[in-house]
Amino acid sequence: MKTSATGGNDEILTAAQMQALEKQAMASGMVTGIALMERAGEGVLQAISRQWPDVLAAPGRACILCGPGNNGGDGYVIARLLQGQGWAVTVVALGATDRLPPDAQTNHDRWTARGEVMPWPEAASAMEGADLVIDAVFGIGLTRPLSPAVARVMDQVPRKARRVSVDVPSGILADGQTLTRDAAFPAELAVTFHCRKPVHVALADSGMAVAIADIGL
Ligand SMILES: NC(=O)C1=CN([C@@H]2O[C@H](COP(=O)(O)OP(=O)(O)OC[C@H]3O[C@@H](n4cnc5c(N)ncnc54)[C@H](O)[C@@H]3O)[C@@H](O)[C@H]2O)[C@H](O)CC1
Ligand SMILES: [K+]
Repeated sequence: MKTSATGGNDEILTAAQMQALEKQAMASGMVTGIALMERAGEGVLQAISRQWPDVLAAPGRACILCGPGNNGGDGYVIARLLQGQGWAVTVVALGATDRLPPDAQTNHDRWTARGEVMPWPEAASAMEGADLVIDAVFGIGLTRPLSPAVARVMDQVPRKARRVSVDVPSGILADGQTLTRDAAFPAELAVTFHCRKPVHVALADSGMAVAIADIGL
């Protein structure tokens, strides 16, 4: 699985097109959602290593912010993978964690067999001292502006940590061409899947690093 600045894939798909592509791949039996999610989690870590070769070279402390959908599911995969590499991992969940989408629930449950999940109000303290903060709150399923409770945490992300967004920086619409960056996760790197969405072109133009992880679609 390759990750690179363009991932060798210069296509640009909207969120709806991406969701249709994923649905078609799963319906055809070519791949399962849980396999896609695992590849997504692996792809994020590979992209981090490409962007900052030293960051994952030795274990550190990571805080993973997990949302209520499959973007959060990717976050639970990343938590498990990082812990498996010796990292001290803290996971913070936004919303209930007993009615996630199936693939996210599976990965949540796999994580809770080996680690804690903190409630959202503890996000700021959970991020203190982290070397790496992963934003797995919202991806292409964001449909409305962040609530104040979520936006507040975006402002509290420690700027000395490496800051990585899964798929799309939470708070920014995947199809947005204009960046309303007021309340969004302060990502240094966004790792998207299969190909860029319209927002990634604007993010790259604004100076953010954007990587594409191939998830075999
Ligand atoms: N489909 C797959 O198998 C894969 C998906 N990938 C990852 O999944 C996300 C897309 O997941 P989805 O569940 O569709 O959406 P999100 O997780 O982005 O969030 C949706 C969730 O959040 C609610 N919501 C939307 N806006 C808000 C808001 N402002 N405040 C509160 N809640 C909000 C919405 O109702 C949903 O419940 C994609 O980005 C990938 O990261 C895998 O990577 C590949 C396989
Ligand atoms: K995200």
